[in-house]
Amino acid sequence: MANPTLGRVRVAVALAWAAHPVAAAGAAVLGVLAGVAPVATAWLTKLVLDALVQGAGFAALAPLAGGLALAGLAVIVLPHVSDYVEAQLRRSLRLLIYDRLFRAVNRHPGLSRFENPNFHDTLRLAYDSSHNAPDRLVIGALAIGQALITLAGFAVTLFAVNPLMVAVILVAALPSLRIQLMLSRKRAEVMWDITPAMRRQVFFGDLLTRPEAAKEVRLFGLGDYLRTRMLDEVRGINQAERDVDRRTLRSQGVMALLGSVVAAGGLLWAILSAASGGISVGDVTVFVAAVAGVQAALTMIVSQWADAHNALLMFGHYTAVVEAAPDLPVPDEPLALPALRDGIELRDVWFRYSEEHPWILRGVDLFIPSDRTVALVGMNGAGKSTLVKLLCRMYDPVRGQITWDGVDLRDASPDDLRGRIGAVFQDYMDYDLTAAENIMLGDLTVAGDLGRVYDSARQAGVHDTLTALPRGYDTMLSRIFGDRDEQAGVALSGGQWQRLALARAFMRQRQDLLILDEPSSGLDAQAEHEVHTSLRSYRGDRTSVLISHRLGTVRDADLIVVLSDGRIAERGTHDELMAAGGEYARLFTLQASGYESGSPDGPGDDGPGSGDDGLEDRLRTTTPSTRSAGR
Ligand SMILES: Nc1ncnc2c1ncn2[C@@H]1O[C@H](COP(=O)(O)OP(=O)(O)OP(=O)(O)O)[C@@H](O)[C@H]1O
Repeated sequence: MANPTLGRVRVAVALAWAAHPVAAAGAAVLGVLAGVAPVATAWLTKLVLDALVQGAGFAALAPLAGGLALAGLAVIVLPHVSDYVEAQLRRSLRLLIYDRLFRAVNRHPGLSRFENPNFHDTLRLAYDSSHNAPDRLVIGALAIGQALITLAGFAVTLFAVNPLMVAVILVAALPSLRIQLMLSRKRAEVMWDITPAMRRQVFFGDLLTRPEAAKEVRLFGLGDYLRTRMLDEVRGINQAERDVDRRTLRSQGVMALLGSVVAAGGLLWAILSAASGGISVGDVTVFVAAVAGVQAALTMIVSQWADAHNALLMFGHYTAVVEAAPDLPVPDEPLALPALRDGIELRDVWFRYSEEHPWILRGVDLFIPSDRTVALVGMNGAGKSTLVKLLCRMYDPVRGQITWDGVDLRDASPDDLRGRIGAVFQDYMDYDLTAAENIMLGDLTVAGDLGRVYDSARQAGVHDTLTALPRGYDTMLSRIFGDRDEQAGVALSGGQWQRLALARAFMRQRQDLLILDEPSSGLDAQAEHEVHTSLRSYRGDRTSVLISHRLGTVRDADLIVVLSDGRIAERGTHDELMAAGGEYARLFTLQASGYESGSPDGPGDDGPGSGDDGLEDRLRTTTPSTRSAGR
């Protein structure tokens, strides 16, 4: 079996090479030079001193002094050049890694990964570690290479003076390596453990600053509560980090003590040997430099090794994201999805979000004929939005199948399928972009076609609103971003945002299936009427699936399907369902009576006269004009 550590090293080195070959090669060469320079300095110092003691002349000393000056220059200049080249490499790596990471994220055609906390933890660590893990690894490897060269040079020097000392220093360094590796593993584990807390900390911090949340935070007085929750998370994170830091301090203290004892012993031996004439004064200087050099090189190797080891463990999260299989199986040779001619069929479809969750759809059989409108109605949580998510193949049914003119959606490419669908979801997005961009996103293949953008906005009844904005369609629709040279962006109302979402869906003019999940829930009565008239003409003879709790807006659908408890409880046209006198008829009558009677009791489930009589009395006596105006 392939070694995962080696595999990650290969991936990281290949990434560095792909990101910036010149900077990667330059960093390697500079690393070698920086490794050689201190050894050369020490040797040249010894040679100069010995030559001086032996009374050598200018001709012998000049090249040595020149070499020493050059080596000294290299020791001073090389780190700065290395810093520059490594920063260059790091920037190129960051760009490449983000590109690969987010390409990998985009490769998941479904939603399940994005609803999985483990995926978010991995993604967060992949994101954080990809900032620095590969360059920590590559630069760590270079630093180790450089230190190994220094080590080898000094070890040879030291060996010439005192072979035993080499053995003592090397053996003393072994426990340090082991402890550092153990600490790096511990640090990686702690990072994984505290990631959920870090995400929650960001979440609470966001709530305290996001304009969408600011209203409720102020109204309910949540500021201190959220701040305390955020600080609790930070305290937990600090505690975990402090524990590792303490362990590190204890272990490194012991190791540093051991190193000092070894160095002091060596120094004592060198002084005594020189005093008794066993070694020269030059030998003493080179010995002292070599002991310090070997110890520094070993410390560098051990700490860089541990850091690279930790970077490798963290980099595992990046490789996990980049190498993850798509969350839904995508066929190698997908079947073509032709323009819808016959219809979409759900055959005995069962679905639950995971094995721990309850069944949401329990054996749904439904045919959505082409060129017809099917309305889905039912109580909150009945499974209507889930069903449309399956139609878009955001998930696969756990049992049963969904076919498009006989082709199982699993055998088609999700991109093909979505290219044939236009949708407005209940939880549509508000993008902090310009008004034009908010609409263009509906069909990027015609992104430059402003005429299409204006037409879509007209159909959604939002064109006049957008042209009246300070910069028309170029106005930034955001409360947190603005143009550099102007004030903050403009905020739209909820209903205006909803019309914008509709305009986005209208950008796709040739789609075969139109899905509208509560498309007018945020609109005023007049706007709702206009939008539904516009939708009716837009739907024309398109295949549409319409979800709405306002049953008046679905009564002209070709087929109305009532979902209840994950099953289809009733189906038929409005007239058929009303005649059947079932759940649909009950809900429709309830809503209609609420509008007709003008009575506050009308829409309530418990019928007339129910509820808090005292409250009713108070409302009647204190706000009569508001209530009648509200009808
Ligand atoms: N991502 C999810 N993970 C787990 N459960 C979910 C998820 N999304 C929805 N559910 C659950 O599935 C059930 C059906 O939800 P769904 O949104 O499909 O209902 P709905 O009929 O559209 O309701 P509403 O009328 O309120 O919009 C609910 O009980 C909900 O809690």
